[in-house]
Order: sequence, then structure tokens, then C-alpha cells
Amino acid sequence: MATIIDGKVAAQSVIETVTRAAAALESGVGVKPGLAVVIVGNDPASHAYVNSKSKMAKQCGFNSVQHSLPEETTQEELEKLVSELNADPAIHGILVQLPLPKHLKSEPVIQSIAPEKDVDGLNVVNAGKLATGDLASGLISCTPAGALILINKIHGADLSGLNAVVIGRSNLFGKPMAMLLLSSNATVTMAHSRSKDLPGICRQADILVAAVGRPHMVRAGWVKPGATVVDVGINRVPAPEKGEGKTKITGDVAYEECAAVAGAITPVPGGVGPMTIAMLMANTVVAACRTFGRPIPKF
Ligand SMILES: Nc1nc(=O)c2c([nH]1)NC[C@@H]1CN(c3ccc(C(=O)N[C@@H](CCC(=O)O)C(=O)O)cc3)C=[N+]21
Repeated sequence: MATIIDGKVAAQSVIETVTRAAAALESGVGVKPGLAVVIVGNDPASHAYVNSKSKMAKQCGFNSVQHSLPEETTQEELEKLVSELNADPAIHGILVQLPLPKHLKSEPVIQSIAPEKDVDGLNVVNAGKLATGDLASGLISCTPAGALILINKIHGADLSGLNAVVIGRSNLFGKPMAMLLLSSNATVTMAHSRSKDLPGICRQADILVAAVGRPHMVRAGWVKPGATVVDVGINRVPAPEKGEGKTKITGDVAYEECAAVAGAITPVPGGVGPMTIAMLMANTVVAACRTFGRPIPKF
């Protein structure tokens, strides 16, 4: 049976470091780390995530500001808010919750966030630093940063000689995850929906990271015996066992059968998800410490 990698425990330890660093900043310069979360529209799942981010920010001792904009917000209005937040000295981190409503273009909004406040790591400056091997001076996308910490719990920091396969190639996750694994000396394959023989590629992986967005797509036969399986999927599916009309979240990995083959596996919920929120707090406190030239905590 595989080792179950507990993301809640790992996230708690990140949160403790963040909370200590936030308190040190406040006692040193009298300023709390400020996180602004912007959400547009009425999607209930997005609002639930944003509320848990705001709650965690308060728990860490941050100045947490939430901007909930109506569905009919225009591109100009949204970009104006981002530019105000860019100029606001009380705000050190800005997150615009994705996806945006269909009439809005997310790319110009993301690129308009000041790189030093871009706690999602999506600005080309931060993505470029990661791609050129500068892991120290920018901000790294929260979910891959959190997934790497979970991988390091099993394999240590140096992944030399290990084959890593990332399924998924998004800017938010797949690309930065691949860059982090490469920087850790893994031999990295990026697979995706157009890859030939996905199961065969995955069976080569000592570290298999799934971010496909399809519930239980990764099956036991895709997993090399003893491999570490990291499930990044957050899929909301019906849960009739909880009552009529109820839902639950489930991963991209068929958990039970893959756990029987894997050496280690992250569950959903309780795996990568809690790490995402913890690393958002970590990025925010790092951004705030940099602003004041204070020591940067290590995660
Ligand atoms: N700009 C932007 N950045 C994001 O990082 C971003 C985003 N937009 N849009 C939506 C996705 C989704 N996301 C999650 C974060 C935490 C959990 C999480 O904590 N999940 C818990 C349980 C959650 C539950 O039970 O519903 C878990 O996996 O254990 C899930 C999903 C961040 N996202």
C-alpha cells in the first residue's frame, strides 16, 4: 500500500512559517502583508475558493481585501481595479480568480498585474524567471510550488536520475510544474491530450503528476510500480451517498486502484489543494518582505 502524502499537514507547516514571518514584518516595520483577491461573477465554486483564501489570509495575520465584481464588469473596469491595486502601498499580493466570465479576456488582465505583486506567478516576468532557472527573485505559481514541496517529502530536493511526467500543459500549472521539476534535475516529459500512448508515457514515470481536469482518468495500468503519484485534479462530481443533489470533489487519478500500485500518492481532497492556498500565503508574505527589504522566509 502506498504512502499517503498528507497535504493538510504539509500546508499547516507552511502556514506556521508564514504566520511567524507576517508577525516579524509587522513588529519590524508596522505593516501587515496585504493580499487582494479579485473575483468577477457569481460562480458558487469560485466564491467558495476565494472565501477560503480570504479566511486563511486573516488567519495568517494579513490585511485581506476581497473585491467581488458583478458578472457584467467590463474589461476596462477590471483593468482599472488592477492598476489601483498595483499602486496601493498596502497591497503586496494580487490574485485575480480564474476563470473570468466569458466576455472578459484574462491574459491582458494577468499581464497588467505588477510582477512583484503577482502572487499567482502568471506574469511573463515571473514565468520567464522560472523558465530561465531563476527560482529566487520572482514569484512561482502556487499549485506547482506546493506540489513540489509534497514531492520533496518523498524524494528530497534533488530529483537526479528520476523520470517525471506531467500530464497537462497550462500556464497556471503544467508548464511551471515542468520547469520546477527540471530545475530539481528530474528528466521531464510534458504529456497532454494530443500525446500518443499516454498510458505508456506515464508508465515510465517515477513521479507522475496529473493535471488533466478529467475525473479518474489516470488508471492503475498507467502507474509504474512504486511511483509517486501527485493528483492536481479538482473535479466536482455528484455524491448521491451524501444526499440528493450533493456534490464532492475528486481527483484526476483513480485513487484506490492507483494507490495499490504507487509507492506514494496524494489524496483529493487533502493533497495538493491545501498546499495551493498555503503557497498563496507564502508568496504574499515573500512579496511583502521584499518590499521592505526584510529577510525572506524559506519554504
Ligand atoms: N488565479 C487563480 N489562481 C488559483 O490558484 C486558482 C484560480 N485562479 N481559480 C480556481 C483554482 C482552484 N484552486 C484551488 C485551491 C485550493 C483548493 C483546495 O483547498 N481544495 C481542498 C478542498 C476543497 C473542497 O472541499 O471544495 C482540497 O483539495 O483538499 C482547491 C482549488 C485555486 N485556483
